Amino acid sequence: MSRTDDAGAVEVVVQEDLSRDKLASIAHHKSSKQLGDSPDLVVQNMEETPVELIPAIPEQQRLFLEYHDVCAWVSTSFGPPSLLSKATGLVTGLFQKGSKESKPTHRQILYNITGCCRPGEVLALMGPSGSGKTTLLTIMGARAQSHMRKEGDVNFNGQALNKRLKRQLGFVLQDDLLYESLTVWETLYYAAMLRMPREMSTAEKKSRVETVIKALGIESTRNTIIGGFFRKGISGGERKRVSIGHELLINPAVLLLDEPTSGLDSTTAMRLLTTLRQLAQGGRAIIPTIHQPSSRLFQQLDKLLLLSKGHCLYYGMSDQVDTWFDHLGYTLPYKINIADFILDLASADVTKINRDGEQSRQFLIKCSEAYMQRHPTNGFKNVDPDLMTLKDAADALPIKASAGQEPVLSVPWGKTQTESRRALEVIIDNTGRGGPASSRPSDDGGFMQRWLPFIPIGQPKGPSRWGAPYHTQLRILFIRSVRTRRFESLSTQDFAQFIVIGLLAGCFWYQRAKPDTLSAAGDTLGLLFFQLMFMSFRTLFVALFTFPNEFKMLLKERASGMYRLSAFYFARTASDLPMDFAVPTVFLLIVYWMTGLRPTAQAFFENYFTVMFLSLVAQSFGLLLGTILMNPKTAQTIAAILMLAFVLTGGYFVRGIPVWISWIKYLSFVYYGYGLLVHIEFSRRTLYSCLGSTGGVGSGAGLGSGQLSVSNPQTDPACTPIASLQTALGLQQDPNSMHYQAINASVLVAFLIFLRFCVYVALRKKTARV
Ligand SMILES: Nc1ncnc2c1ncn2[C@@H]1O[C@H](COP(=O)(O)OP(=O)(O)OP(=O)(O)O)[C@@H](O)[C@H]1O
Repeated sequence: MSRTDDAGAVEVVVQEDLSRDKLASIAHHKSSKQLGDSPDLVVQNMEETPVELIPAIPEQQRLFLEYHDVCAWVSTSFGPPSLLSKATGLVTGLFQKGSKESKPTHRQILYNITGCCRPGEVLALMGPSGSGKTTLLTIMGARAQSHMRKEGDVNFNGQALNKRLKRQLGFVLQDDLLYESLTVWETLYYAAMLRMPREMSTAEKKSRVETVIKALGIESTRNTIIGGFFRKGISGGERKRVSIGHELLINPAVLLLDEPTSGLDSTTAMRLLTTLRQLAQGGRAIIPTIHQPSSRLFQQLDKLLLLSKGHCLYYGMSDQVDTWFDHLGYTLPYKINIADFILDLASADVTKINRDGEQSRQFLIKCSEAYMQRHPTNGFKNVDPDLMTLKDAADALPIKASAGQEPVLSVPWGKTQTESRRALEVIIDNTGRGGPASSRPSDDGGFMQRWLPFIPIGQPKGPSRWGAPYHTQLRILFIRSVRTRRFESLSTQDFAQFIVIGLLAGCFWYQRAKPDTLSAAGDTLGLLFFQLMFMSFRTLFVALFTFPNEFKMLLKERASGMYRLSAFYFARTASDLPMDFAVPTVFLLIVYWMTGLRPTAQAFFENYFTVMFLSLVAQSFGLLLGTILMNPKTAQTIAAILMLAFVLTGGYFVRGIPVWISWIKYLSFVYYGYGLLVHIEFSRRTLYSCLGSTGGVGSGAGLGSGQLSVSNPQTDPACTPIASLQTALGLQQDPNSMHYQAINASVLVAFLIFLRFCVYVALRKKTARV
C-alpha cells in the first residue's frame, strides 16, 4: 500500500504483499524508485500532482526544438562593449592593434553545440558551474545578453523564433522575478489576464489560474504574498512553482528552465522534476539546466547534454551516459552517483593511468564532438560500432599537456564554423565515415516529415501577437502596479513623514502669510519656495528608482510578449498619480491653512494644483534620469547637481545671477513654478511697508528679518502701500503680469510632455533587444 501524508512528504512504504513483478512495474514508473537491493522498499517520491488538468498540447501545436552549431563569445573587457571597442573590433577583427602579442578581445564560451528536444522529452543541460548551461538556454530562448556574440541556429519546427512562436515558449529564470507585494493568486491572475488569448473569457482565464495553482500544489499559499528580503512570503520551492506556473498559464509547447531545482531540498526538487516530467508527457519539450542532481532526480531525465567549459562532453539518452563513458574507458565506480561522476569528468577531476584530469576531459570532448558529427540530432542512444572506431581515432590524436590549458578545439571568434569542423573531420576521416551534416540522413525519427505539414509557416492570419487587447493591458497593468505598491506609498511612514513636516512648517510659518506687510511677504516667499522644493525633491528622488527597480521584470515580461511597452509605461506612470496625490494632499492642507496663505478657494486650488503639477514635472526628470542611467546611485548624484542648479537659479536664493550663466534658469522648472506660486499668492494684492521694518529690497531671506507687529497695515499710519511688488520683493517676474503666468504655465506643460516623451523613448531604447 502506498500513501503520502498531507504535507506531501516522502514516505517509505513497505509493500508486504506485492510480488516482485508488481514491484518491478511500480519501480518502472519514473516517479518511484526501488530502494537499493531490497525489493520491498519503494520510495513514493511524489503525490500525483494533477498536472494533467492542464490541457495537453494539441499535436499540431507541438514544437520540435533543434539547435545547430551554437557558439558564443563574451568580451574579455569589463562590461558591455563601448562604441570605441566596437569600432576597434571591426577594424582588427579579434585582436587589438598595437600589442606585441595580440590579445584576444573575446572569450569563447560555447563551442558548436548541436542537438534537439522533441515534444514529450525532458532534455537536461548539465555541467559544472561556468560550463555554459545558462548561456545555451538563453540562446535557445532568444534571451541572451545583447552584447554577446553568437553563431549557430536555433529552430522551432524548422523556423527561427519569431514573436508569435515566442508566445508558445515559457522561460523560467534562475532568480524568480516576481512582484513581492502580490499574492500568489494575484501574480498568476494578472499574468493570465495579460498573456492568455483575448478570445478566452475572464472566467476561463480564472479557471486556468486555478488549474495551474492546483497542478503545482500551491493551493495553501494562494493568498500569501510572494515576499522578499524584508517581508517574508512563500518559500523558495513555492516561489519556483509560481514562476513555473507563470509560464504554464500560456500552456507553452516548449518550457526552458534555468536551474529550477537550485536551492531546493532533494525532496522538493524531486517533486518539481516529476511535475516537469508529467508536463512533458503532455506534448511539451522541457529543457531545464541542472546543477547537481541526485541519482533519483537524474532518473527523471530523458536526454542529457553535458557541458564542460562550453564543449559538449556527452549528448544522448540520460540512461546511456554510463555506457558511453564506460566504452571510452571511464567506468562509473561502484556506489558513486552517476551525476557526480559525470560532473567530475566535466570538471577534469577524473584521472586515468595514462591521462590526467584535463587530458581525460579533452579526450572525452574529442570523442563526443566526433560522434556528434555523425548523430547530431539524437546523440548517443546505445553502443554502436562508430563509438569504438571514434574512440580509437581520438586516442591516436595528440592531446595537449595537462590542466590549465586552453580547451582543445578552442577556435577564435569568426573561425569556428570552418576550423572547428576541420578539427573534428580529422577524426571523422580517420574512421572513414561521416560527411557534411546536410548530406546525412536525418536521425530525428522522421519527426519533421510527420509534423512539417502542420507547421503554421506563412499562415496569413493567426492569433494576435498580444494576449490582451490594449485597453485591457492598460487596465490590468494599472491595477497591478497600484497593488504592487500597496505596502510602499500608503504606508504609515509616508503619512507620518508628510504630517510631521507639514506640522513643523505650519508652526514655523504660523499665520505668517496673513499680514499684508512687506516683512511678512518676505517670509511667505520662503514658505512658497519650501513648499515647491519639498514636494519636487521628494518625487524626483523617488522616481529615480521607478524603472531601474522594475527593469528586470520589464525585460522578462516583454521578452515573453506580455504587453506593449507603451501600455506598461502609461499604466505605470498613471498608477503613481493616486498615490502621489493622496499623501501630499495632507501636507498641503496642513501647511496652507496653518500658515495663513491667501484664504480663498480659488487661491487654494491654484496653489494645490501648481504644486502637484510641479511634482509631476520633477517626477519626469527623475524618471528620465533613472531610465537613462538605470543605476539609481549615479542617477542620485546627477539629480542632486541638477536640482541644485535649478534651485539656485529658481529666483529665490540668488537674484543677480551673472548674465553668462543666467540662461540656466530657463531650463529650471523651479523658476517657472516659483513664478506661478508667487503670482497666485500676491497678484492684485497691496502690500505695505511699515516703519521699523528692516524689510525691503534685497534677498528673500532678508525680507522677513525685521518683524514689526502691525494689527492692520491698511489703517496704521506707520505703513505705506508699496507701488511695485516686483521691485519691493526683488522678484524676477512681475506677479501681476498675466503674460508671465501664461508663459510659466505653458512652459511647464511643455516640459511635462517633452520629458514624458523622452522617458518613453529612453525606455524603448533600453528594452530594444527584447
Ligand atoms: N556577460 C558575460 N561577460 C563575461 N563572461 C560571461 C558573461 N556571461 C557569461 N560569461 C561566462 O561564460 C561562462 C558560462 O557562463 P554560464 O552562466 O552560461 O555558466 P553556467 O554553466 O550556467 O554556470 P552556473 O551553473 O554557475 O550558473 C562563464 O565562464 C561565465 O563567466
